[in-house]
Amino acid sequence: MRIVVLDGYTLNPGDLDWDGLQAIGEVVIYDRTAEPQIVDRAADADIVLTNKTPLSATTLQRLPKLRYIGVLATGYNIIDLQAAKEQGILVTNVPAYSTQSVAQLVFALLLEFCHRVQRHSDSVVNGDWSNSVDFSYTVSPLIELSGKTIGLIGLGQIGKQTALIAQAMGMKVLATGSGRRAPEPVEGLTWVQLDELLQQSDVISLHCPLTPETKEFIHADRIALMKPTAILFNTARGGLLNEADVAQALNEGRLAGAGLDVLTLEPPTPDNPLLQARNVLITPHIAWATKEARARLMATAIGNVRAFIDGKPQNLIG
Ligand SMILES: NC(=O)C1=CN([C@@H]2O[C@H](COP(=O)(O)OP(=O)(O)OC[C@H]3O[C@@H](n4cnc5c(N)ncnc54)[C@H](O)[C@@H]3O)[C@@H](O)[C@H]2O)C=CC1
Ligand SMILES: O=C(O)C(=O)CO
Repeated sequence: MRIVVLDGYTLNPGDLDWDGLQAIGEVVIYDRTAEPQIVDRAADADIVLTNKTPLSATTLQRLPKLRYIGVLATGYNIIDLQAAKEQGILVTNVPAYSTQSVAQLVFALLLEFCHRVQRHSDSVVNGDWSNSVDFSYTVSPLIELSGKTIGLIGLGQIGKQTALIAQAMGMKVLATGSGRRAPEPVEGLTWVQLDELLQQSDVISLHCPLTPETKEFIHADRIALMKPTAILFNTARGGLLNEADVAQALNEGRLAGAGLDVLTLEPPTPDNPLLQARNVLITPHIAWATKEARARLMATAIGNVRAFIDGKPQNLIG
C-alpha cells in the first residue's frame, strides 16, 4: 500500500514518530502541501492522510487510484464527502482525541478575560505595585464566573467537557444542538433553542462542526440577540462566524469580547478584520496541539489505517 501524508508537520513537528505508519506500507510524508501540488504528490497513493489540506471534488476526480482518506483531525470540513462517496473512497476522522485540551483552552481564554493575569503581572514587573499606595490595585475589571451563564452551541465531546468545567466553576449551563431535544440528558444542564441561548448567556462557546447549515451562522442578526456584555468563544471552525459582523460588533461595543482559536482562512491574511478588533484574544489554532492530544491522534489515525487495510474500517464518516 502506498500511503501519502500531505501535511504531517503540525501533527508531528519532531516530538512524535511515524514508525507505526511506516510499519504498514510504503509511506511518503510531506510537511505541507500547497493545493496545486496535491495531485502530483498523491497520484500513486492508495491512502492519503490530511489534516487541513483540502480535498475538493476537482482534486479527487484527478486521483482515480485513491481508496481511502484519513483525516488527521476531528473536523472534516476540508473533504468533499459527496465526491469521495461517488468515487468509492472511504473517509475516516479521529474523534475525541483532543476533547480535554480544547475544553481547557476555552477556559484559558475565558480566564484571561476574567483576570488579565499577564496584564497585571506586566504592571507589577514594570514597578506599578512598588509605587502603589495600596496593597492591592487592578489594571482592568475582574470577573467572577460563579453564577454566570455559559451557552454551548453543540453538545458533543468538547461541548460536554466544557459543560463539566463550567459547572465546576459554579456556572449555569445552557446548551443547544441540531435537534429540538438534548441528545442525552446531562445533569444540571438546560437544553434551549438557539435564540434563547444567545439572549441569556454571559459566555457563548461554539462546539459544532462547520457544515453548509452552520456556515457563518453567527452573523449580525444573531449577535444582536446577545447581551452587549457577552463574550464569544470559537474553538471549533472559523467559518462558523461572519467575521466582519463579529469584528464590527466588538468595535461598536455590542459584544464585550471574543476568544478565538480558529479563523475562516488559516493562516489569516493581515487584513482579517478580527486581527485588529477591540477586546479580542486570538490563538493560532492550538487547542488540539498539546503533545498528549497529538499522541492520541497519531495512535488513532494509524489504527484507522490498519483497520481499513484489514477490511474493518473504523471511524468512518459520510
Ligand atoms: N480548535 C481545535 O484544535 C479543534 C477544533 N475542533 C472542532 O470542534 C468541533 C466539535 O468537536 P467535537 O465536540 O469533538 O465533535 P462532536 O461530533 O463530538 O460534537 C459536535 C456536536 O455538534 C452538534 N451539532 C451539529 N450541527 C449542529 C448545529 N447546527 N447546531 C448546534 N450543534 C450542532 C452535533 O450534534 C454534536 O453533538 C469539530 O467539528 C471541529 O471542527 C475539534 C478538535 C480540535
Ligand atoms: O481536530 C480538529 O478538528 C482540529 O481542528 C485540529 O486539527
